[in-house]
Amino acid sequence: MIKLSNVSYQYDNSKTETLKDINLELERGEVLAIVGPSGGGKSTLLRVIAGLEKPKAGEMFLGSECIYGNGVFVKPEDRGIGMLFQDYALFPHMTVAKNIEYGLIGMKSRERKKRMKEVLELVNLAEYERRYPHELSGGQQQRIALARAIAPMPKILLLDEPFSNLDTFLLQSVREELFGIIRAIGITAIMVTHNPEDAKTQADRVIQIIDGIASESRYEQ
Ligand SMILES: Nc1ncnc2c1ncn2[C@@H]1O[C@H](COP(=O)(O)OP(=O)(O)OP(=O)(O)O)[C@@H](O)[C@H]1O
Repeated sequence: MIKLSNVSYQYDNSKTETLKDINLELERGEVLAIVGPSGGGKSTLLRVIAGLEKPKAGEMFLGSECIYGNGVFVKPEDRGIGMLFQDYALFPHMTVAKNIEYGLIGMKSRERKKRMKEVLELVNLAEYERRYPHELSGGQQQRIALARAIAPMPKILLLDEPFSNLDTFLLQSVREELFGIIRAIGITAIMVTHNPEDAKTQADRVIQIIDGIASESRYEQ
């Protein structure tokens, strides 16, 4: 579903490469967790896959389409990638329905509403479409953000530990819920998580990134 070959990345103001020769391959429906110490390059890798940063070298394929390499660079909005990042919060002035429909601008109004209702069912919040984000719990907001990310039917979903604003108790249940929904819809997903133990139990595969180098995780309890 997604393949990265020898992808390297360097920030303009950095003296060294932040990502070094990353090779990664995921099957359709596979869930990958990325763990590793702070500053290792986890978020940067997601940003590179999303197209928010341009690699220095390498090739990237999404399905059979080349999204980077050999002179090709597909723009983020044309990649068919869903994102659930810490800084991609819900729009506070829009209802749940409007937040979800925001990403479905290309659709006809009736189809858009249908899809909005469909994804709300998926995250078990069907009766919340008229609420505003501040009228929801932290966990419910995350489920709505997930609904918004999957509404346009992306080929792959990227999650950058989108739980930083949740307390520890909520964190565990929301994480489990999100993994549950991802499994139920069978979407291919890559998730950065700070909990290696959780990654091990929920994901099909875990890799770690340390100093920009990716390897299969050897984390043991
Ligand atoms: N915009 C930027 N410009 C320059 N350097 C950056 C930029 N963003 C991140 N970095 C640097 O790149 C390295 C990797 O950062 P990244 O955010 O990818 O790490 P991370 O593994 O996701 O860390 P954390 O677990 O703390 O979120 C760090 O040394 C960081 O300081």
